[in-house]
Amino acid sequence: MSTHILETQGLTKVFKGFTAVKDVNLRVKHGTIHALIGPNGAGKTTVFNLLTKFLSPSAGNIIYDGKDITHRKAADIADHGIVRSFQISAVFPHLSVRDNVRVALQRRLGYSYHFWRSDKVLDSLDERAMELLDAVGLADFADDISVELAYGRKRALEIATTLALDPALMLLDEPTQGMSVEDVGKITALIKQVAADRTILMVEHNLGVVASLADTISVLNQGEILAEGPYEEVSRNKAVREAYMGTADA
Ligand SMILES: Nc1ncnc2c1ncn2[C@@H]1O[C@H](COP(=O)(O)OP(=O)(O)OP(=O)(O)O)[C@@H](O)[C@H]1O
Repeated sequence: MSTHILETQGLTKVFKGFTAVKDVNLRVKHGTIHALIGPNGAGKTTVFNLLTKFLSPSAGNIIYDGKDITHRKAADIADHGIVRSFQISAVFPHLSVRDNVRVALQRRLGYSYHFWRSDKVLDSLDERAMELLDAVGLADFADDISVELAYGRKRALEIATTLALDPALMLLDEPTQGMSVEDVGKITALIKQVAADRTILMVEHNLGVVASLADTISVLNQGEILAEGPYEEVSRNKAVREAYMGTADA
């Protein structure tokens, strides 16, 4: 097994002459929490879209677990253990909390298109669904309709449906965005907990969250990696402070 679960080599994306991601060499170590930060428009979402195949790179390679996956299709990527939360695992708003997790579990088992088929099959997944809901603090809300959950709980449910796919590499897209201070604390603790046996790559604007969670931080600015390392190191970096125009002082 290589030290890095994910590596990009010279990853580049050009949109009609505009280079949004330029020669990015990202190295994400197995079993770590790695954060991708940077000012608005730095290229973070584009990097995520390249990693999950929503976009094709203009140049460069993506290596996952030692294999070149640059030309794999989006659906393939999830089967190989890379799951992006809040997208592939989107929650069905009118299903109950428990049913959402059951559908995700079935997807993992490969018969997602037959989920209406038999109550017995559904029941067999119940135990695992409840374990996952318990893990994200939603056991008491299992029978609630998902759309009616409070915002922080919806995001916890999204994490549960992502975990149901048992990803080796979990990509989290701004997991605390729009949350109350209390929910930010809860989601931070939850991410720490689920990171125990997997690797997490996250885009996150909240530097407090990044500081408390990330083992390694890559700072993107104008499509390029400006600095990389642990929070203490990166937050002292002059170029990083300048790129954030003071917000890195926070
Ligand atoms: N499909 C596209 N066509 C043209 N330009 C694009 C496209 N997608 C992104 N861009 C440009 O690429 C740059 C990087 O955008 P991206 O969304 O990756 O940044 P970001 O770091 O995720 O920003 P934010 O923090 O605001 O979400 C921006 O200047 C954006 O306008």
